[in-house]
Amino acid sequence: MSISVIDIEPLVTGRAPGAVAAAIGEACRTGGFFYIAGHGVDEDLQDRLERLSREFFAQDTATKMKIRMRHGGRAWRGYFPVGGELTSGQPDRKEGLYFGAELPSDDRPLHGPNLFPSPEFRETVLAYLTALTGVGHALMRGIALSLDLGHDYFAERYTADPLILFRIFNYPPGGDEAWGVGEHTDYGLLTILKQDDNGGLQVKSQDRWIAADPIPSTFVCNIGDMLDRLTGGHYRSTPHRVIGTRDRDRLSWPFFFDPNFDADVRAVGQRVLAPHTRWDGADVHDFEGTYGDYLLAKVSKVFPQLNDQVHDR
Ligand SMILES: O=C(O)CCC(=O)C(=O)O
Ligand SMILES: [Fe+2]
Repeated sequence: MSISVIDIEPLVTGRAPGAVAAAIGEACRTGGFFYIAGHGVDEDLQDRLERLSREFFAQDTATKMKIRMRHGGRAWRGYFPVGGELTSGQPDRKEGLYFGAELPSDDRPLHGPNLFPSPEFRETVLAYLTALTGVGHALMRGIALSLDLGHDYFAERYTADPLILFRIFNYPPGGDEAWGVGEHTDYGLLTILKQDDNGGLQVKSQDRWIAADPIPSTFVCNIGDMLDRLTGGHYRSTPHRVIGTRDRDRLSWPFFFDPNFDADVRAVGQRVLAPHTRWDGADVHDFEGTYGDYLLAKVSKVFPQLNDQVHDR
């Protein structure tokens, strides 16, 4: 499998998006991963984000811990140090910053104000979230068209108020033990990933691992569990992992475009494919509840120490 590069400009502008939608549909049916070009996200904004991120991680741990996730409480925001996050029960060799849509304090878990290291950081992250939210909506229009649905099918039902999560990860050099993130799928609809020039992301296709190396001016886009569920398994959430670097930091900026928190995500009426054995043995179709329920169950596995804060109320 090779991972295609799709120019999504016609989807962003809304002019003649049919051919792009078909290309996205093909990529979703075959691999579940593709690169997007023509997304219109400002390069200067991206450079600023990269510079600020590197400056943040270069600080000593005590300084970074000033905005640690404990201070973000149930909003699930802030800094976590290396080893603070688990994938498939194993600690990842990475540190990171968690953000989401900037909201006033809110009773719902995963909603609320962000913890920003500086005003410039705040302005840059919020501009990036706005830009990427627009890209997410454009991609969902393309995905709707690729399924012979109206372009606003998802916007009307599931993404009027999408749950936006954004992370900045730093994978410090690991010497011989260059481990990054274990095999997993993402939870929501779409992940739009910016990565630095290190490489290390790998996608599983027919039991083989394929490198999704960075291509300048593009993002990597992949399908999450909710799109798998919506399409009855026709667009499958594809397992991926990250191999860490040996001798320098690797930074990545995954942006997660997910359904409304209270959405009851249902298959769009296509035949549901026979369940397949997933990396975690789960079945995304065998679940009752809102997207928020699904996500909170996952989150408590990734950050067991946040369990109390998420569930004790
Ligand atoms: O760091 C990366 O390149 C990907 C991270 C990832 O897969 C995730 O956060 O879900
Ligand atoms: Fe992922």
